[in-house]
Amino acid sequence: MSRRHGRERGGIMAPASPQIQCLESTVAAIGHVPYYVYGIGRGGGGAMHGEAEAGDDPAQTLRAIIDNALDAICLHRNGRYVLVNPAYLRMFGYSSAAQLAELSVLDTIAPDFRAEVRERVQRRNRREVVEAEYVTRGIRQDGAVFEMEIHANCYEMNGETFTLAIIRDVTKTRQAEVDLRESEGRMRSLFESSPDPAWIIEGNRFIECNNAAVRFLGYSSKTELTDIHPSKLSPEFQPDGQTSFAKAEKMMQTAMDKGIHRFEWVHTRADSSEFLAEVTLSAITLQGCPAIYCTWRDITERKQAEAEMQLAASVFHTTQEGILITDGNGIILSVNPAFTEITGYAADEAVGKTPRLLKSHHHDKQFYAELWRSLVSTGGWQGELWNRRKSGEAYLEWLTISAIRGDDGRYNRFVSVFTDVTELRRKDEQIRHQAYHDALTGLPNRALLGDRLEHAIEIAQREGRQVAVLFLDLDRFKVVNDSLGHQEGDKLLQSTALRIQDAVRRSDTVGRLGGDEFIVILSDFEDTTEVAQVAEKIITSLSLPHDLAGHAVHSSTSIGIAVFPQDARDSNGLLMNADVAMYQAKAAGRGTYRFFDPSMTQRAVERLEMEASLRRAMENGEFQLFYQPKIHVPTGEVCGAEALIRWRKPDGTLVSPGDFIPVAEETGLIVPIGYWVMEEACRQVAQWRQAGLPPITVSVNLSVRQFRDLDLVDRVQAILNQAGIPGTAIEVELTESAVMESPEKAIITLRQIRDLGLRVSVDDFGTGYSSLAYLKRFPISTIKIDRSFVSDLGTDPEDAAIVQTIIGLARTLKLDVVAEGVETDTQLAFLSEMGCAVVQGFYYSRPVPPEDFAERLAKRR
Ligand SMILES: Nc1nc2c(ncn2[C@@H]2O[C@@H]3COP(=O)(O)O[C@H]4[C@@H](O)[C@H](n5cnc6c(=O)[nH]c(N)nc65)O[C@@H]4COP(=O)(O)O[C@H]3[C@H]2O)c(=O)[nH]1
Repeated sequence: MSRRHGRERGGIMAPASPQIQCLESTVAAIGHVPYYVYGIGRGGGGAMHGEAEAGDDPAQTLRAIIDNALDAICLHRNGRYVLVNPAYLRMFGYSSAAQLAELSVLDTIAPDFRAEVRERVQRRNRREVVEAEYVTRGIRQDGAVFEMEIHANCYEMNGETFTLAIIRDVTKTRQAEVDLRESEGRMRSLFESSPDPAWIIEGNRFIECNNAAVRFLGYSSKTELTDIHPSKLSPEFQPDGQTSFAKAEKMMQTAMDKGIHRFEWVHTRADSSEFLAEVTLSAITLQGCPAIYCTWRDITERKQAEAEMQLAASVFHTTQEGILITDGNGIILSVNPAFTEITGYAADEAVGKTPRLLKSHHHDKQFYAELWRSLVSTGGWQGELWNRRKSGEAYLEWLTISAIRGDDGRYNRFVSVFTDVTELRRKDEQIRHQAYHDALTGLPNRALLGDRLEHAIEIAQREGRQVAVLFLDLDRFKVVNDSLGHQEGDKLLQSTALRIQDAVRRSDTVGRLGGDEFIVILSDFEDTTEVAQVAEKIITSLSLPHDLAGHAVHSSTSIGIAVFPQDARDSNGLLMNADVAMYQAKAAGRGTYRFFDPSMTQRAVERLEMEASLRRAMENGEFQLFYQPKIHVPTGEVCGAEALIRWRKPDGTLVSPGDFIPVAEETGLIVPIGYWVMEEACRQVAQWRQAGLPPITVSVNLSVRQFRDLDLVDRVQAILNQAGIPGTAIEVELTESAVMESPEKAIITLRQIRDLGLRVSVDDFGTGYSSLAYLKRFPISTIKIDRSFVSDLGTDPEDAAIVQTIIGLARTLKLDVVAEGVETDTQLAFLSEMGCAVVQGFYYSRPVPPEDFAERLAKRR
């Protein structure tokens, strides 16, 4: 508080101003007061310093007081100035007392308030009021209005009434009061409307509370709440008198000391339920007295959330599951210790990167695209994923990703929780493997064999193919087992398993039924001879000695074979019949195989023998070519020839191609044989040409297998070059079925062949299923009418019609036509009549050795 304020207050508050009294007595003593201080001159004009009479101490004292008074002082008689002090002149903005000479005190009152003040002055003059204290508005010389407090006293001097007014400018004080009131109002409304409960405590009494407190605690009114004993408001207060409030008092004291104090406190509602609140105590001053402003809020939910957060944090840190959290852009924000444990990446190595850090390349783009699609559309994804550890090792994880949306509705967090299931999966697979595999050899066991066989049968049925079951039984296994012991017996079985596997393709199934019985399932073969070959291969492989306990142990196996669909139509039937066949093999002397169908065994044996003989024939040059002339009927001249292979065995017997070409086809030997034929025919043609024989075209048969050979065109070219003859000297004969096997490919190959100059003839025309559409597109030059149609010409009108149609077709397509197998006059006559100009057949000549053919050709010359 300033000194000035204290004086003012003291002045205002004093019931009777001692200065006034002093002034009164002084004035009374000197008798002519107006002239000794600031006289308003009788003669007027200017401030006059009245002469203080020497040695008059009370007057001097009075003058000093009036001079220095901060309050404006004015003595007037019925409104006319008698005396004013400097503070008065300052207050009303006058520079000298003389300016007031002609004025009334009412001129210093704001116009709106003059009437009221005039009334007051008159009442004083009438002595109705002696002393008055009021607030009114003053007006300065410059017109500025201000609020002033006037303390007026009347005095009687020399029969006249004087008024001494002490005036104070209270504009600021009043404004401060107004401000204070407004501020108090605002504070109160803040207090009342605060959503947080609050109350004011003075001493240890709740003197005020707001509506929120009443509402929160469930009371009906403020008074009900403030009147209640504090022990009802918290279990922390005990209703045992002063001591129970010690804790609260301590809290309040702390707030007083520090200004503010925050702590948690259990509250009790009106219905006796309790809740935890966060209490804030603020030290305030209330009307000069220290008090506490107390607010609190229910923190039960916050506490629960904190507890949950704490729990979540501890789960995050302690769980065995790896956790990875990314932002909406997939940038890793945090990982837990289990993540590091599983992946090998420390948190600071992963944070800031993307989960691609772990990518294993086990999955294609489509997998990840599908994962994201599902994640974005459903907000989650779950499944197995291969990732890679920092060490580079791939691992399988069971992953759950949850997408979390932010306030804007967009995904702003992705939480991935995963477990390493690599080991688990390995064990699963191990268990599954054990369930379906033989523990000793690792081969499929009976159960899996059954499954595989049924599956193979299903496919074979659908595709019209065959399935062969080979039932193997080691010969004399018991002897080995008994003599060398079970351990060595086991080794023999393991070695047998490996050798069987080596003897078959990976796509074939090898299994062990138990004991010394093995099964092989074959489904990729064209002919049962191939099955016999596999059986042979296994028998050969198993006949090689096994190294057991330092001994070279010889073993052999017997194999029984049953084929779907001919031997049985289901897996059990096939296994049973293969078993039966196996006993036949054993009975036949062991170390051999038997088909369930004996004719198959016979055929297989013959085929295998034939194959061996053919190979030998190739090596020994036992093949030779015969030539059958093609005759131009109108002239009877030889116009071409067909080269036909013959096999002259070392014993001189001649084997016809019908007996060995099919085996050569099946075994693939037809390819080298075919090229030999081509070479030989070209060589022969070249020789005849050199010998000056008429140049004819020699046709050569091309087998299906050879037609498929990718080197065909190059090799034909090379052979022509080597023989030094033009392509036009050779014609290739292909069966309908060879070209129709893959028509589009055939068109390309045939075009390449034609581009070499060769003619192309379709053999056996009419026996297959040539598409006319293709026939038109094939670059062929000749159609050969099959012998089967020619043979019945003259007897079967249908064949005649067919032949007629083929000839007509050839004419339409502008192709040459050759009829083969012409044996009789009738056939020739028919063909001639129908317009077939070139024929081939026994009627003219059988296929003959080259020398005989050359002779015939020479005759033409
Ligand atoms: N009954 C009778 N038969 C006649 C008559 N005129 C010709 N033949 C026979 O009919 C067959 C014609 O040959 P193909 O239809 O190409 O039928 C050929 C051909 O498909 C195949 N072949 C022959 N040589 C070769 C060759 O070098 N390569 C290939 N891939 N197959 C060949 O063997 C099949 C049989 O050849 P071949 O035994 O030489 O039998 C020849 C021939 O001797 C006749 O008036 N009456």
